[in-house]
Amino acid sequence: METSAMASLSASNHVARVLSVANHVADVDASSRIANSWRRCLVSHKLDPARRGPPQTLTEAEVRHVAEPMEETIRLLTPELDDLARVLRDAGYCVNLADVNATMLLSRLPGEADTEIFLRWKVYTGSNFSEAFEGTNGLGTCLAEQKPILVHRDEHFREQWGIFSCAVTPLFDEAGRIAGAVNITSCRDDLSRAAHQLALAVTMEATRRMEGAIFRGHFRNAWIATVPDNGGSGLLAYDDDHRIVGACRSARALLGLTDGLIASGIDLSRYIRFDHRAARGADEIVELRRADGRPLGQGQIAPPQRARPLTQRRDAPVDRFDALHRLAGRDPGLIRSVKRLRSIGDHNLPVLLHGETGVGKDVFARAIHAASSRARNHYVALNCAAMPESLIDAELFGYEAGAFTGARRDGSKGLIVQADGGTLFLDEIGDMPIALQTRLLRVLENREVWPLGALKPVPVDIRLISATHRDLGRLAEEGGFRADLYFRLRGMEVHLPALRERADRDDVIRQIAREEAPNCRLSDSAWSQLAAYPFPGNMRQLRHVLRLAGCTAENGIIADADLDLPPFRGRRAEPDLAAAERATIVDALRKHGGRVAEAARTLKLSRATLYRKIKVLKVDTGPS
Ligand SMILES: Nc1ncnc2c1ncn2[C@@H]1O[C@H](COP(=O)(O)OP(=O)(O)OP(=O)(O)O)[C@@H](O)[C@H]1O
Repeated sequence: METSAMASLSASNHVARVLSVANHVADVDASSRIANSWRRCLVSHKLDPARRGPPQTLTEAEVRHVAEPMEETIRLLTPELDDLARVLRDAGYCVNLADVNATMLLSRLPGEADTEIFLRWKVYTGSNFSEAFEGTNGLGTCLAEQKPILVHRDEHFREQWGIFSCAVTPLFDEAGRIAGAVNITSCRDDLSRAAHQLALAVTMEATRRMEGAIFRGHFRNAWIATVPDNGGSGLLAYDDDHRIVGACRSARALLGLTDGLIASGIDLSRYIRFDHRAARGADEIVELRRADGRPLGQGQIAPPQRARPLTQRRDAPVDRFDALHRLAGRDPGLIRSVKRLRSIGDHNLPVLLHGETGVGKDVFARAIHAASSRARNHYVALNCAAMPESLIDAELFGYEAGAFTGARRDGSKGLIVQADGGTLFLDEIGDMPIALQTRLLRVLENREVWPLGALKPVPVDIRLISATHRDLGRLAEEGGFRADLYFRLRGMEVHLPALRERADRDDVIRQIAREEAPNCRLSDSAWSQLAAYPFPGNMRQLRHVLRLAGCTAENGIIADADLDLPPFRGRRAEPDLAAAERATIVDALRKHGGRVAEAARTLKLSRATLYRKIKVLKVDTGPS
């Protein structure tokens, strides 16, 4: 038989086998994971095993853009990746690091003899091997299942990838979140499955060391305890006050730690105990015990990589930017914004936050304050939409004793002076009356404030962070906002995406579920409902929905019926947004028998904000 005819016969055999296994007709020679993946490719991704063609490949500039959020991770793990490539080079392996979407970000090709074939098939930096495009393959399937996997030759879904064998391990970041995968691929046809299995074990070990490097790099200013765990080890980071500030994936699983517990600064002794005096030197070995005294084995304690002891306040995070990084999660746009904020450093640049209601503008502003050298001074917030014009004036600029009828006898300093040395946060700045905009502009330009009735100005040094849900640029163009103030406010503009727009929205849902309903798990269909709902009220609404679900769930399982998701049509349509917000408020008022103060507490709004929203949205507060 001609070679090409033999090739096409073997191709059609492969396709027939994939189809029969995927369609449950036969189950020969395919591990259940491979068979399940073939089914996913056929049923969910609607792929054709016979289709040929190269993978989708990004340009160099696109790779740089995609790799940007992982820059620090890549820097920390490159030495280990290079070592792995050296060890596997003679066996003809190409070694790659990919991001969570299965795009190769870093490739180490083997010797010349094998390299040509990788180049021909575009198995290199920039190529995407997600299961949804390329079918069952090491990278895509490992990331789909978040488990190490070996995909040997004809176990690939698409016949054309049958010349390769890949072994891939997921890579988890310092918070136990999936960050990408480490892939090794060989095109040698004399490579046995057993030899390949061995190479997978080597890769898993190297990936564990990479995760260790990422963890140690991230928590370089904390103490790090290595805790024995089923032949492996888990890592825990804690501060000088013995409060846990981080835990890797296996330490979380071993000790039952969650993001919420870690964020609350829980004490190390609630999980492990050891003699802290014996652990003051570098990499000391200590005997570890659980909180109830049961032995845990030997652990190792590494001190912080800093020149002198921490002199931080009890409530200060190890890295000043930790809170901002946590808020940014894995959303590339937010990660870029936090990076820019880091590069601005302590320059007193005003920041304008833009985003829908409930996306976390206030929380983000507080985190910017905490990350600045002003953190020890006041953070003062004012919601401009929640106050009548006359009160904003007095609240912001202050007044002298007896400046007007009804003024306090000893006058008022005003919020701007209170924020001296710290940060002033002006929420809903778009609602600030024009006359006050002029006064605010003068404060920013002259760095002094004239309280009402004062004879001389008071010098002030504030950092201004303002926030709005409106398009302030357009408002300024249309004359509804002073253009000069607008440009003054937006030293740097940060867009906080709506929850439905966040690239890491599933992570956010999981994290908030852990915090709001810590003893519950979501049923599959409840999860699907949450994942599909557009959340017009964003983080705030998600928190309330999950808090309520945590209370009504039976047997620790949140079912569909526990999710209070009012119908919401349209994505950004303002009237629908208002309708959904209105529904949330009506609901909260109903639950609290119309008591505004209690409803405001549940909705995490100030009473004034809730009153304003009730007025604007025309909510009926009368007896129902
Ligand atoms: N990244 C986040 N992860 C988890 N929860 C968050 C996050 N950001 C905000 N939240 C929660 O969402 C709620 C609303 O946050 P915040 O008040 O800062 O929103 P906002 O944008 O200022 O809202 P509004 O515009 O209505 O004043 C708070 O309960 C906050 O804890």
